[in-house]
Amino acid sequence: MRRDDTIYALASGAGRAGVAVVRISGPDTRIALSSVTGQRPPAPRRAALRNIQALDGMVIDRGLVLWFPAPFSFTGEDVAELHCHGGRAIIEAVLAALSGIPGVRLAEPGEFSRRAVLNGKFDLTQAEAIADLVDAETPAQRSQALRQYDGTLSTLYDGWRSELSKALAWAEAAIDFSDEELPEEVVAEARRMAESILGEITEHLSDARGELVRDGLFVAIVGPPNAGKSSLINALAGRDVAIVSEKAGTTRDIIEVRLNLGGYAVVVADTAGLRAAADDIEAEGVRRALARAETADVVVLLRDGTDPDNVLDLPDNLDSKTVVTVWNKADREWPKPLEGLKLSLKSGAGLEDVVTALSEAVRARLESAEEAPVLTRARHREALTQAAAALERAGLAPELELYAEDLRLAVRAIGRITGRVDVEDLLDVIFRDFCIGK
Ligand SMILES: Nc1nc2c(ncn2[C@@H]2O[C@H](COP(=O)(O)OP(=O)(O)OP(=O)(O)O)[C@@H](O)[C@H]2O)c(=O)[nH]1
Ligand SMILES: [K+]
Ligand SMILES: [Mg+2]
Repeated sequence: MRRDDTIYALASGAGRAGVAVVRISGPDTRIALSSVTGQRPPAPRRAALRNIQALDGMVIDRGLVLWFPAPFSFTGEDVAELHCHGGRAIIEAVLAALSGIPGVRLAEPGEFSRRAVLNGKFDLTQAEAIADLVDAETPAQRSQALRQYDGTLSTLYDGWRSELSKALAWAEAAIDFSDEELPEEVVAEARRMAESILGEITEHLSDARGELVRDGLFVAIVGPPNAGKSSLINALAGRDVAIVSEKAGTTRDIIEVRLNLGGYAVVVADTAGLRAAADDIEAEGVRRALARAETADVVVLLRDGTDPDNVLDLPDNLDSKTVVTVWNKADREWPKPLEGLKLSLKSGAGLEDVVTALSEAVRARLESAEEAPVLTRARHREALTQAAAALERAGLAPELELYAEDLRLAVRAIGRITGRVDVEDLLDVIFRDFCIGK
């Protein structure tokens, strides 16, 4: 991948649309723009209506053209945008025209954002936020990604990094100069600072809400056989994802559906009914059901109101998570009055209340994720875990040289998150998940 090439790509979605945006970036953008319009570029950052033409002069379309001379552009390079009509033949002809210009080639996935990072337009956490913004399926994901794009994580991580760099500088000064020249308090202050940042990082690491918002929270539906668990997942999904039958023990495998629940992304799982299994396959299903209940963030305990004494063998750790108990089959006669949410999946009565209760449970799990900057990705978690380990070692290191070395490792680990170090190595990993045109 050469950095001095001029690149182009369709920046809008593939397929028929009212408008398609083709983005061009790099040193030959001005030439490319003139070639496909037959005119000089318009005034910077002003839309101008132009013919868009093939290299032989044949008019392809008429559309808006924008010219962003470096450095005031998305990538920091010369950039142009062609807004043409979003027809397949038009897009193909425009892309073909651009590919015919020497030094101009189709962009690799994520290459525009990659150049923006290399040109200091934003850091890696912000580049990741662009990918998250494009992928956001729920309002919570969108607003979390937008906060990250605004630099909340950059500020937090860069802050820690610069404080630790300061502590490191003091420790190094104390090593270089003999004790008479540098007061004892300087080292003590450096140690205090590192310790307090270790505390902040540990707290940040213990909060998984950001990752839950981004990746989705796990909801498990568990209960006795025939309680209506598969009927419930079908009702929540609005389609037949699981087999429903009057035969107890129908569901064996875990069946998952991704849903937007009250604005949050969740993965709902239907599971096998909990009972002493009739055969090996059902026993495996029950084992999987219990394992899922154990790892889920929210558990829906679906029970049969016509058979309320059907006792469940539930995992022990359920009291540590949010459990929503729902009594199903309210359309039939129940042997005794029951406390809790009542539902009839046959008539649909009570379903809305169940959805509300579930949304509330999910929101409660993620509450206040809005305010504090939260950890959003495994990549950040890994680097911060390394930083925390290094700081812990530093705290125990009696010798100043060892102490400084661990601080240096912590600084580097945090720097990798925003891209202050080892940038080139990291870029491949991060931008390979991007699509072309971003
Ligand atoms: N009367 C009545 N029947 C229901 C209701 N909900 C589900 N059923 C019936 O109960 C039976 C079992 O429903 P399923 O959804 O398969 O139950 P399940 O909990 O997934 O069962 P297993 O997978 O075998 O554990 C089916 O015959 C459903 O039609 C309800 O609200 N009222
Ligand atoms: K069943
Ligand atoms: Mg089932």
